[in-house]
Amino acid sequence: MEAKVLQSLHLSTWIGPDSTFPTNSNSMRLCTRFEKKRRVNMLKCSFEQTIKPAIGHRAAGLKISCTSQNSLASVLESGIYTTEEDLVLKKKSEEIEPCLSGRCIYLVGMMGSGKTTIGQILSEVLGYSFFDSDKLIEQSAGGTAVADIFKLHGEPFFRNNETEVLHKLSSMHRLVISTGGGAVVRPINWKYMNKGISVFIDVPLDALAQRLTAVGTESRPLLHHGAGDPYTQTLKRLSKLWEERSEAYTNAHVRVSLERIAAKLGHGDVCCVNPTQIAIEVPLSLSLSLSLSLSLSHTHTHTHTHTLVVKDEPDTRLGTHPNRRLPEEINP
Ligand SMILES: Nc1ncnc2c1ncn2[C@@H]1O[C@H](COP(=O)(O)OP(=O)(O)OP(=O)(O)O)[C@@H](O)[C@H]1O
Ligand SMILES: O=C(O)C1=C[C@@H](O)[C@@H](O)[C@H](O)C1
Repeated sequence: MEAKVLQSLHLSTWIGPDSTFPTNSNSMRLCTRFEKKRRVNMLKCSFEQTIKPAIGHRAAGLKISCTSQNSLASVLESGIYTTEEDLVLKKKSEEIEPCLSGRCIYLVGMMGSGKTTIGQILSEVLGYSFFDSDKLIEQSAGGTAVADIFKLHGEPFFRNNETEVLHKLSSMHRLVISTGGGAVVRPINWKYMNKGISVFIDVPLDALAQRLTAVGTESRPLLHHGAGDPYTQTLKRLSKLWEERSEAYTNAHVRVSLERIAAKLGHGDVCCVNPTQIAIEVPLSLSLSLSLSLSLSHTHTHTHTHTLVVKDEPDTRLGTHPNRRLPEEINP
């Protein structure tokens, strides 16, 4: 039941019972407590919600039904399983969606940065389809897992397949694509990804190492290791990869930094930032890029459309800028 409720609330598995949903000044505070009463063998659910008015959005209601073997089902509150953050995400996504003109969104970032998790959330609110390029490579290899592809055929074979998958996706529209962590290193891949809009999910290495150690590194061949403390080994390997790739990630059109989101929300630790809060930052960053673009070009001309244009080739001149200004307008 707990898992079902958490799933309905989009809180997912990293928020356990007796935990408080990470909050910020704009969001609803939600505490869940599941207490097993042995004598009557029932689950007691208690939900506390504190609406902070700063954002000016209405609170979403909650409907929590608790059932157990010997007890009556009880409805504590009624409404829809939606948090205020979901509503903000929906609103921001709806605002930016027309400006995307159907262009795909490519999420890039290190292994474990949450591309798949955030991509699924984003695709849903944008009304886009979601693809994970690693999964597509596995399918094209007859269902062979990434780790086995590396083992059987080597990394170059995997990279060629990755490029082929990105090539195919580049002619499609209305997709959110979670790319492999290493997709950024081949310039040809940028040629394909730049048909759409790329978003770099920037997560500190120690947070990545924590996440990946928690889930295990077996499915990630570049991290898989033998002896030694798993966290230390993972961090070491991630650091090496980061050294090789960090510059390539800055080719992305926009960067979504977990450290920046955590600071904005008043969290000392990036681990408190949940995937919805990160997903919200994607349309926000895109609209910021767009409005920057508009205000800059307003100084040159007065005829504007709101169509985002992205360049076909990676533009390394802006490579180190955290919020690279690529979305541009077309003058009719
Ligand atoms: N904001 C978050 N806070 C805590 N854990 C998270 C967060 N986002 C994702 N995770 C967890 O981190 C792990 C990796 O997430 P995910 O698979 O989405 O990353 P990825 O970037 O697609 O990884 P890869 O490139 O290796 O496939 C998962 O176990 C996921 O549940
Ligand atoms: O960072 C990388 O190079 C990789 C990341 C994964 O998504 C897979 O694409 C593969 O394990 C390689």
